[in-house]
Amino acid sequence: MTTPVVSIAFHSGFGHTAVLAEAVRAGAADAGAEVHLIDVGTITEEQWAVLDRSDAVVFGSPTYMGTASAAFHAFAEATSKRWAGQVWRDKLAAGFTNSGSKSGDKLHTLQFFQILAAQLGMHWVNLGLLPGWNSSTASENDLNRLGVFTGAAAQTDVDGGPDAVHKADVATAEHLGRRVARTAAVFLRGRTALAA
Ligand SMILES: Cc1cc2nc3c(=O)[nH]c(=O)nc-3n(C[C@H](O)[C@H](O)[C@H](O)COP(=O)(O)O)c2cc1C
Repeated sequence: MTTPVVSIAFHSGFGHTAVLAEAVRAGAADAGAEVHLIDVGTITEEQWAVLDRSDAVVFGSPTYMGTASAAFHAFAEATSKRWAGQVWRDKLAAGFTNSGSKSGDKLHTLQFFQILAAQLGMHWVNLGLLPGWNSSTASENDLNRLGVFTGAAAQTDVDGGPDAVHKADVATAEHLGRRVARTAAVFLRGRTALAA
């Protein structure tokens, strides 16, 4: 069976979102994918080539001023070179973000990722988890504790370091990585069958 290639294209200004990127990596690797972590702030031509040969690209950024960081936006603009020829068409895409406030308008960051994926002709993979922490018997340690469907959403107190990223958010990001890798494997098998 062909191994799906999953890349995580992320930016993290102060290390918090990097913890989630590592969790997505761990989840995708656990599901059998070849995984590449790519910091878009220092992306090289070799890493662009890795993205070009990936079956799935997971976008990740902190939420800054209600959207992705400037470094991530620079990366998004640079993908326009792939947009013109629809080079990434039919790859899978997914996303994660982290903010200081419980909401912090981070849904907008995930929706920006969705639109980026759509412009590039990619297929969006959502989180695939029911909301947690939304009843009297629920816990803040539930998976998807912030109740977002679009992607993996995390919240880290602004006075905490990267080790303060919530364990439930880390587990939710791992789930997203596993889900993307498994979905990529299904797409790969389908492509192989169609080509036969
Ligand atoms: C320039 C800037 C803008 C920010 N804007 C928001 C925001 O709109 N909403 C929010 O909840 N947190 C906001 N934050 C807090 C960050 O999202 C939060 O500290 C996050 O953990 C940073 O992740 P990082 O360490 O990966 O950069 C902002 C932080 C900075 C530095």
